[in-house]
Amino acid sequence: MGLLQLLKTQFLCHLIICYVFVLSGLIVNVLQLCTLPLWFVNKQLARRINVRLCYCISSQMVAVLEWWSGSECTLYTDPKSYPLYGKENAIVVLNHSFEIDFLCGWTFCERFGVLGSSKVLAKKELAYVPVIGWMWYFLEIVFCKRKWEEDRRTVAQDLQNLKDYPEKFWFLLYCEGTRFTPKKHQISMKVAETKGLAKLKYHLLPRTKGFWVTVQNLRGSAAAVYDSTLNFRNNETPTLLGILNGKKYHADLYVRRIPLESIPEDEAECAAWLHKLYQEKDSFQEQYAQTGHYPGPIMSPSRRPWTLINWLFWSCLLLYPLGLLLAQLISSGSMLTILASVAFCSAADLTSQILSGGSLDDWPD
Ligand SMILES: CC/C=C\C/C=C\C/C=C\C/C=C\C/C=C\C/C=C\CCC(=O)SCCNC(=O)CCNC(=O)[C@H](O)C(C)(C)COP(=O)(O)OP(=O)(O)OC[C@H]1O[C@@H](n2cnc3c(N)ncnc32)[C@H](O)[C@@H]1OP(=O)(O)O
Ligand SMILES: CCCCCCCCCCCCCCCC(=O)OC[C@@H](O)COP(=O)(O)O
Repeated sequence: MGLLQLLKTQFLCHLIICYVFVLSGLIVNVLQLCTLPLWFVNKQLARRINVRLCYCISSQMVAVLEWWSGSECTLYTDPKSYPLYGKENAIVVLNHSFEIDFLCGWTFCERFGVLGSSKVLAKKELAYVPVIGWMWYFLEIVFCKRKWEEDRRTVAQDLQNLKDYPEKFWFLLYCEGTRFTPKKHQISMKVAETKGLAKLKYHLLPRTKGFWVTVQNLRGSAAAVYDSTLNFRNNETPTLLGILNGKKYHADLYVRRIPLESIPEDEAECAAWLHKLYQEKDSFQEQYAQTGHYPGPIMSPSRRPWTLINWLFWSCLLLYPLGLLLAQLISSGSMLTILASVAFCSAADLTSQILSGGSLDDWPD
């Protein structure tokens, strides 16, 4: 292991990265709060400002993936569809099998210029996560309680609100509704069996209601569904902690652009269409498992410097006062200050372990 690689595994480095992320995130959250009065005067301007503020936060995580860990993301797609990515609103349907699949999604958002504005149908619990959840509130992220009776009205309304959104966005849908585990797979295949549906090997049975309500309410504002299938080379199961430790992964993403007009309007037909789509996605994963690549040519966009520039900006801004504070601490020798610093470091350590240890999925529903 080289010196730089060893440095990347050090807790102190992780502490510094998390300190910059959390503090800059909280500053951005406060700035977002300040845009509230503007909503009543000029809503579109307030939205545009929030898109840029959100970029400041999410691009830090993308920078850790792209520049710190040096991970690579390869895109397999049709060259005719490629020029449209980032130029139109789209609904992205992605498999949910990895802890960092959202981060790879964000990386493609960044490379196609829609990172600040992109959205997801997320579980309600995530709205309470400091920094990310609070940022999402101002980004008009659509939250669901995963109780259809309650969600059908709120999700439809929130999607309708996006009709006049002033920036291009991708709306991510994890139709499986939860991350793949062998146990969840077993249960969902029992449901497939009772419903007379074909079994899937690499996916959970998709939940169709969220997809149908999204397609119906974004008709006219989204142009297409981007059917996206993600996997990692060498059978890796990447984690956020791995990324933070500087481990390099290689993601492969296969994207098919499907015009929204070709998706049935009727709920039952739309559900059947989605089940068929997941059977196709399953066959792509099978091909990947057998051959190590997806169908279609490689059209990879390369990383841009903006995530690194944003990260360096916040690091310089926030590490300078931290350095001053530490110098003061050492020169003062006060017991109280030293104890407070140790408490701060322990809290930061705990936060970083919770956030990067993949335990977000285990938060109570
Ligand atoms: C060019 C590059 C292209 C792409 C780049 C890729 C991506 C970039 C894009 C954007 C990035 C933006 C942001 C990303 C950032 C972060 C994301 C992070 C986290 C978010 C993750 C989540 O929170 S996932 C969880 C929340 N989301 C969902 O659940 C969505 C899917 N769910 C639904 O759609 C549901 O239908 C629902 C939530 C709307 C309602 O749920 P509910 O349970 O109430 O109803 P259902 O209809 O689903 O359930 C009842 C029916 O389901 C049957 N059933 C029962 N058990 C099961 C089972 N185990 N599996 C399947 N089905 C089951 C049951 O029988 C009922 O069936 P009926 O026939 O009777 O209806
Ligand atoms: C810059 C470095 C930053 C360091 C670490 C910060 C970590 C912040 C991570 C916030 C990302 C939020 C996305 C969480 C993904 C997630 O939680 O998905 C939930 C789904 O699976 C479904 O969950 P469930 O069905 O309940 O198991």
